[in-house]
This record gives sequence, C-alpha cells and structure tokens, in this order.
Amino acid sequence: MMADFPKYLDLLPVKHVSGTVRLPGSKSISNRTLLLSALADGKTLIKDLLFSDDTQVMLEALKSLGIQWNETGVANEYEVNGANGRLPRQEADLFLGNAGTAIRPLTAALAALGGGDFLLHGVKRMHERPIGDLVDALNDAGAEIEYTENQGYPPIRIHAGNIDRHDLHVKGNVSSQFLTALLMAAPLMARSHDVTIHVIGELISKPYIEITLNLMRSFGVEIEQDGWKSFTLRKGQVYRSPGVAHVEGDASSASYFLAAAAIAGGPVRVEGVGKYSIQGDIRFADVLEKMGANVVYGDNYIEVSHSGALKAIDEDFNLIPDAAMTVAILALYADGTSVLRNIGSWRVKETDRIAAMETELKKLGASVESGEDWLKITPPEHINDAAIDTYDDHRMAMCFSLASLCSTEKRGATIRINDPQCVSKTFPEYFQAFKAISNK
Ligand SMILES: O=C(O)C1=C[C@@H](OP(=O)(O)O)[C@@H](O)[C@H](O)C1
Ligand SMILES: C=C(OP(=O)(O)O)C(=O)O
Repeated sequence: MMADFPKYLDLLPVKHVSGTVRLPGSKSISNRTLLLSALADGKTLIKDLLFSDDTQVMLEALKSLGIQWNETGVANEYEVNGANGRLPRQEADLFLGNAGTAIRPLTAALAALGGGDFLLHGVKRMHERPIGDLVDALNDAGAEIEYTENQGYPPIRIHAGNIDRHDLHVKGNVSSQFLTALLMAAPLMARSHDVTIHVIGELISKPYIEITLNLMRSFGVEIEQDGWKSFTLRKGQVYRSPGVAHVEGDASSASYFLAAAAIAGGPVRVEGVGKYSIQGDIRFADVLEKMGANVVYGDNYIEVSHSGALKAIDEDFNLIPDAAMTVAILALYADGTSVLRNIGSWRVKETDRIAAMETELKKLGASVESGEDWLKITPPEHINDAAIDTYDDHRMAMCFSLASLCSTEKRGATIRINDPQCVSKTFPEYFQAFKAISNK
C-alpha cells in the first residue's frame, strides 16, 4: 500500500531487545467498529483506528456504499455518519483486498439489507479463500447470492433478495467469520421477528465471536447465547452509536514484541492492550508464561522479560490461530520439540500457513513435520542464515523477523525477508517498531 518497501529486507542478528511499543489498532475491532458505525444511527467518533490495507478496503467500500466518513485531523481518528440501518446505494463494485474481516461481514450485511447489485471481490488469494458456508446460510434464508467464477469462493454478486427466515444455520468449522458476519447482520433482518442463528457442528476461533458480541453490545444490541450452539436476537433492536468508540491495540501484533522479549531478554512493554482486553489473542501471553517467560499485565499494557531457554510446548491453539504462528518461531528457541495442534484454519488464510511455515522453518535448520491441522517443530542446534519467502502473508514476514534474535543459548541468524511490504495488511510500520526495540 502506502510506504515504500524494498524488494527484501536484511535483518542482522540482534543481541538484546528492550523498550516500549505503542501498538497499532486491532484489525478485528477496527473493521467491526467501522461497519457497526455505518449501520448505526448518529455519528460515531472512532479513536485509534488501525491504518492498514485491511481497514483501507473497508473504508473505501463504505464510501462506495454511500456512507460518509472523514478523518478528524487527529491521528487515526475518524468520524462516521451512520445510515441508521439502511445503505444509500443499492449497487456497487467493492474491492476488498484480502481482508476476511471486510468481505464476510459486508456480504451478510448487504444481503440482510435486501441486496441489490453488489459485486464483492479481492486479490487472487481472496478468490481462493472459502465463503461458501456463509453464502449457503444466507441463500437458504432467502438471499440471492451467486458466484461469478468458482463455486464457494469470491467474487460474489449479491442480487436483490429478501431474507425472511427466522432461523439461520451456519457451519463454523472453516472460519468463525461466517458466524460473526451473520451476528452483525442479524439486527438488519430482525425488524419484526426474532432471529436465531444455529451453528452446525464445531465452531473454531471462538474468542473472535466474543469480540463481535462485545462490540455489538457497545452499539446497543444484545444477543442471547445458548453456549456456542445458537444465538438469538430479540426483534426490534437496532444499532445505536455509542458516540465515541475506542479501538484497542492489536493483540496479534503484540505477539511479535512479547515473543521478542521472551527470546532475547526484554523487558518489552506493549501499550494499547492490557488485562481487560476483549481480544482472545492476549492469551498468547499465557503461552509465554508456560514457556517460562515473566509476564506483567497492566490496565493498558503487557510486559514480558525472560532469560534462559524457553520450555517446549505441546498445545491446542484453536482459540488463538493468529498468535499461534508466533509460537512456531518461539519453538526454534525451545528446549525440545513443540507441537501446535488444532490449527487447520491456517490452511485457508493469507496462504496455506502450515505449508509455508514448514518450508521456511526448514530453511532455518529446524526439523518439521506437519499434518492436516498440526505442526511439530524440533529446533536446530544453530539457526541458519536464510532468505525467507513471505507468500504475501503479513504474519510470515513479522514472525520470521524474530529468527534474527539471539537468546542466551542461541545466536540469531541473518534473515532476509523477501517482499516485506506484505506487513501493510495489518501493520505497515512493523519493521520500524521491531528496529526500535532491537539493540545490536
Ligand atoms: O473475526 C476476526 O476478526 C478474525 C477471525 C479469525 O479468523 P477465523 O475465524 O477464520 O479463524 C482470525 O484468524 C482473523 O485474523 C480475524
Ligand atoms: C487470517 C487473517 O486475516 P483475515 O482477517 O483476512 O482472515 C490474519 O490477519 O491473520
């Protein structure tokens, strides 16, 4: 996107890290808050919105749908004029990059508002990321959504259609974003009757549903929950602007700096998330504790320090799929073999992350085995210098920067990060922030 990035970036071994990082806004909270603000009545002042590819495509999409918003002049502060449960335009061509948090909720919202003629598409990889479970749920309820290229994948076209069912059914084992999308759209369907959304089978990535419910509540809508099986919205509830909405720092982005401290000493403090965060990924700090690091939680910060070898870990990471990628790098510095389990969703994200992680960890000298939904990593004695391919996946670039760090036991490597611009999906300034905590 914006800043100039070189073709590759060479990171030299870093002996020690320390300092404070002010986190960029949470991607998950930013894009939900933008959509809820657009659907609410009244104006919402959004503070600390994330500035990145994923939020830019959401902002542009809202503009194409006729929603008025502006920057206030204060950094990362936006004012959105809510359209009170309607959208000014009935047709639009929406380019949504590779932002799952944009295309999925917008699909459900546009269908719930009666459709029209909307084309939703993105980059090549977006067209390989499934959306069929969401489209099935909406079409079964009366929407008219068609695939313009491959069945089950964007691009999609949303025609005029009327969602008239009171019960919707959605699968939750491929992405939780499908359920999130239906929940956020439910108040647009439930004007004169209750709506219940039933989850078919297993639901993955549950903490993201908690973010959704939390933010809906702050916009005045309460959902009644029957465990993780069904979610009911009582009729007549509409989104009301809270006036001001504050976006927390991104807990997934925090994982890189906290991991850096666990590997190379610290203390490193991240500001913008703390013990009251609504993001599941702050549980990454619990993983660091298990691996032997010291963690201190403040109201608005988390701080990590550590010395000595990290303990290997064998755990189910279904609740924190994004931060779990950072654990794969920590495994390089652990005292034995680590196993990451129940991470099958990695295969349908920015790239096939299980395959990409395995290939690139092997370049560093690690022994790696993988299965459909797991990864087993045995650390190398020495981390090899390597040129890391990033697969247009921001998290691959951010994770592998950490392999340049020296722990008390192990020297970090010289790491070439190819195509580093991919970090702009969620964290355009990542490498500057990483450099700022690095002491050569
Ligand atoms: O709802 C969200 O904000 C997200 C949900 C998760 O996806 P899945 O539910 O597909 O695992 C996560 O990986 C993604 O980065 C953000
Ligand atoms: C999976 C991710 O993104 P998305 O919101 O596009 O699903 C991610 O950021 O790791």
